[in-house]
Amino acid sequence: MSRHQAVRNLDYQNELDDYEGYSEEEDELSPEDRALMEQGKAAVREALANQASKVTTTQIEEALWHYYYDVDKTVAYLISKFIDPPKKTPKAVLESNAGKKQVDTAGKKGKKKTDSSADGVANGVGALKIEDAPLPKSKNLDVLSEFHNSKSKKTASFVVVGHVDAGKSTMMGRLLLDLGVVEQRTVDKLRQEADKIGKKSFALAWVLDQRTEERSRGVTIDIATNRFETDTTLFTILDAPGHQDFIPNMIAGASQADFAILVIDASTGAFESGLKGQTREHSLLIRSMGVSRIIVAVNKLDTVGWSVERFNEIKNQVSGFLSATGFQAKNISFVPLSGLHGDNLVRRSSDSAASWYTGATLVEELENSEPSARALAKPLRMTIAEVFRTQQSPLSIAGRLDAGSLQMGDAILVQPSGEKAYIKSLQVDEAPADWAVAGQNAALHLSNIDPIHVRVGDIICDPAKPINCLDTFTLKALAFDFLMPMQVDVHRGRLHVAGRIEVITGLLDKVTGAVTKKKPKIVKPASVARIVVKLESKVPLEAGQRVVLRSGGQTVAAGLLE
Ligand SMILES: Nc1nc2c(ncn2[C@@H]2O[C@H](COP(=O)(O)OP(=O)(O)OP(=O)(O)O)[C@@H](O)[C@H]2O)c(=O)[nH]1
Repeated sequence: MSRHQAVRNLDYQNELDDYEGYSEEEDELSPEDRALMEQGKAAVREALANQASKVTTTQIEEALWHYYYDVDKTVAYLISKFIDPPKKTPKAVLESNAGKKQVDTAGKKGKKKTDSSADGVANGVGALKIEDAPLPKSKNLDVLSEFHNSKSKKTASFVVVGHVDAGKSTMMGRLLLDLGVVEQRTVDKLRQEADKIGKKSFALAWVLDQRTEERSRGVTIDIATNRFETDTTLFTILDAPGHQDFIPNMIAGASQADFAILVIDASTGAFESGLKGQTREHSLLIRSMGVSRIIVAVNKLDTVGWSVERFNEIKNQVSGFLSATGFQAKNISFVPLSGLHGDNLVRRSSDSAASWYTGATLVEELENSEPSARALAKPLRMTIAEVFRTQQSPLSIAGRLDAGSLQMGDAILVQPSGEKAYIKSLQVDEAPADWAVAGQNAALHLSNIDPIHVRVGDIICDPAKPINCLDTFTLKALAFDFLMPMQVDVHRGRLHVAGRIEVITGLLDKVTGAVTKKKPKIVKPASVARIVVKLESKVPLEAGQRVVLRSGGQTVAAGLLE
């Protein structure tokens, strides 16, 4: 396993322990950074002339690190802090180290600053606390105004779901090919490779897989997704494997999606077995995760001679169960297509047998879909989807901002560890940026934090308005199966934690939410109940979040935290 892959998989502590690439030696600067540091130190000492003895080497190094070796900024900072400090000492500059944990400000992967604190105390100056440390490159932007004034395209994420082999990957591969994101020769090469192992028909599906592979080897900051843009919108495709074993991945994908494409295999017998399989569960799950807009791609119509009767039969049945699942008719669209041949995907089908369809193509339906409202003015919440290292930082994270905004230089809080960090730099949709807002996918390059405190599924928030960590919560849950006091796995996006339904406080009326029965012993499938769940550990959770409860590999309920 490459180092990069290993860091990307830092889901669990034991994996971190296994990660042999992470060692104290790595706290050392790279040779290039070391050279910059030495040059910077000499220049700073020269600039401070005979005042330099008032500042410790560690303080100079820390400041140089924070200002990216910018000597002028470093000198200005050192003068204001140590040589010509303000009369009133800011509360956080001096910190007695008597028994207190020192906060590392060197940005070198959280190396314990025993040397620097000793240094600081000897000089009567305590180590810098994060609140007071210089903000690297902070521009103090009014992010919401910047966002409203920006001419950037609308962004939207969608999850692709459906039964195994319904043709999800082939469809997305074809989409990327027809939109020019992937070149024809790449597909031709994949087709040759696929042919060698007798899987020629999977060439287009491999487009997605190959791209994911590439990402996991490189340093790209993606969240295991693919992107494409149309004239109006920048789209992110969230992959969702059809197989039952991967439902937790699907929950994670759906939790970041504005809308969903449900792929149905129209070929004889396949639609019917799909209905018995994952089609229903996926639809119920995505609706429970808050996705309200769904585009049904009735795929493989080439295999049934573009039969309009078959399309209508599927449309009627699927509309029925989607309505029963809670999707409003106005939010459901159907597109007859062939992912393999690219009919009605980006371009209209040229097959005369398909001429009965004059509606929108899949891409047109996507463009007509309005992304969910962004919680721009709410406190910052970003769920970490990936943890990795890049050239910019030994610790980078990626994910979608669920709420609020952030900018370069901000201090952030990671929950549940409660550790703070700085945003050294960031990228939005793979391009360097100064800020990011709710709904965007961002990669943040962090300093001042040890990777040990950061895991996939954790939440990034504003230290002034943190999300709390809970081990007990009340859920208004829709039961998919029988519920009673029992062990469950609680899934929220990429986070999952073991827990137990402790108490069922009442059955609720589905429409009004009024209690119809107090303390029932059991909840029947399709009923709504208020339940109290106790977790094995504290995790960041708050009212309004959606969670899914699973037991024995099956989804048993989903609901909203109260
Ligand atoms: N005839 C025909 N075959 C298709 C079409 N779309 C996909 N297929 C075939 O269906 C098979 C499965 O396609 P995939 O794209 O791998 O299906 P999937 O839904 O991504 O599968 P999982 O990821 O395993 O759930 C492949 O052999 C494809 O070539 C289509 O529109 N027409």
